[in-house]
Amino acid sequence: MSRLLIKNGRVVDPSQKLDEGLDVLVVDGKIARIAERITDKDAQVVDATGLVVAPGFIDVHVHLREPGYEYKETIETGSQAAAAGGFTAVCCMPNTNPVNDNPAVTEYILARAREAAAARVYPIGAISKGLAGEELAEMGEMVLAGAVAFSDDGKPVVSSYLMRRAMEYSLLFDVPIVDHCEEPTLSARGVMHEGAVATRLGLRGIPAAAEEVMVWRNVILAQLTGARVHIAHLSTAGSLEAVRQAKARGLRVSCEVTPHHLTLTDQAVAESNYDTNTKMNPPLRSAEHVEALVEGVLDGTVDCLATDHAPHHWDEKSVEFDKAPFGIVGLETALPLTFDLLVVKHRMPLSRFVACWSTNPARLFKLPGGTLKVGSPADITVFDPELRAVVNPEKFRSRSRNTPFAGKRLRGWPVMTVVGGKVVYRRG
Ligand SMILES: NC(=O)N[C@@H](CC(=O)O)C(=O)O
Ligand SMILES: [Zn+2]
Ligand SMILES: [Zn+2]
Repeated sequence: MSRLLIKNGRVVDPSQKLDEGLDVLVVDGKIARIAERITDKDAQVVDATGLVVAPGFIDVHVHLREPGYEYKETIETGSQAAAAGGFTAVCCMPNTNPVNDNPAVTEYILARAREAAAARVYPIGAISKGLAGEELAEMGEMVLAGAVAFSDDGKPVVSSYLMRRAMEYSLLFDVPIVDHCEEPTLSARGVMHEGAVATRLGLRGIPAAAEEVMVWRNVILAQLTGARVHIAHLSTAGSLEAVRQAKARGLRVSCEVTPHHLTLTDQAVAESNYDTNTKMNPPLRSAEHVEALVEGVLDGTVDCLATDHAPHHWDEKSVEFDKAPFGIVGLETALPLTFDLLVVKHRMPLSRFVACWSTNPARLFKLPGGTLKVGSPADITVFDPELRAVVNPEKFRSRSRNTPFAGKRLRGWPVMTVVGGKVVYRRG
C-alpha cells in the first residue's frame, strides 16, 4: 500500500467544479480522498502551501522521434521532459521511422513508454500508410493496439477523398482525426509567415490561406461525415473563424493552439536575426493573428493547448534559415509560457487554464485522466503560480534544446508531477 498526502494546496479541478484549499490523499495509485485537513500517519506528506494542485496536464501533440530519430529524442527522454514540464500524459505523433502506421509500431511505442515510467504515452496512428497520403493505414488494428487518434502530422492529408474515407472509418471507433492543415500548393516552399516581415527579410512566405483552405475543407468534411475532427496547431484568425462556425453548426470540430503561436510573432524571426529556433510549421504569425488566437483561448473557441514539441538536433538547426527543419521543443516551457500570458497577463480564471491543459484534452481524446475524482488514476500536476525562473535549455530533460525561449524569465512553473500515484518529477 503506497500512500501520498498532498496537503494545503489550492485544488483546481474543473471536472468537479473545485477551486479551494484542500488535501488530496492518494492510495495505491488512485485518488482516495479529497477533503479539508486529512491526516494519515502512514502517508508520505507533501506540503503544497501556496501551490496549485490540478488533474494531470495532458499534451495531445508531441513528437517523441522514436523509433528512428533517437538522436533527437527518445520515448524515455521525451516522457521525462514531459514529466519535468508538468505533464502526466502526452499523445505522440506517428512521423517516426518506421512510421506508426501499423500495430507493431504502436505496441513498440507503448512498451518503451512503460519502461520509461515517466509521463504516460498515448500513440497517435498514421492516417495513411507511410504518411504517403495514398492508402489508409491499418486504423482498426492500431486502435486495438492502443492508438487514441489518427493523424498524418508533419504532412497534410492533401487528398480530400482520402480524408473523407479516414473520417468515415474513424466513426467505427469514435476517435478523432487530427489534421495538420496545409495546402501545399499555397505554402509552396515557404519558410515563414507571408507578410511584411518576410518581404523585408527576403524570405519566402507561407500565407495564412494555406492553412485556412484546409481548415474549411475539414469543416465541410466533418459536416459530410459527422466525424470528430481536431485541428492541430491552429495558427490564424481565419482558421479560428472556421472552427467557430463549425461549432455553431453543432459539428464535432475542435482545435488546439501552441504556446509559441500565442506568445511570439513573425517579428521574432527578424529580432533574433534569423534564429532557426523561430522556424516552425505553421510559422509564427503576425500580431493580428496572435491577438485573435489569444482571444480564441479566452472565449473558449480554442479547446486546448498543446506544445507540438518537435525536437531537432543542434547540427540540423545550425544551418541557413531556408535549410533548417521546422519545429521547436515545447514540453519544458509550455506551462510557464501559457500561465504567464493567460492567467497573469490576461486574468484567465485558473479553472479555465486547467481545463485547457487537462479536462478538455482528456475529454476530446477520451483519455483516462483529466480529473481528480475519487477512484480515478492519481495523475496530478502541482505548480507554483508565484515562482519566477529563467528558461535554461542546459537543464532540459529533452535530448534537444531547440527553443526560442532561452533566457526568458517566466512565472508559474511545475514543481511536482505525479503519475499513477508515483512522483515522477520534483523541482529542485
Ligand atoms: N511543427 C513542426 O514544425 N515540425 C513537426 C511537424 C509538424 O508538427 O507538422 C516535426 O515533426 O518536426
Ligand atoms: Zn503539423
Ligand atoms: Zn506536430
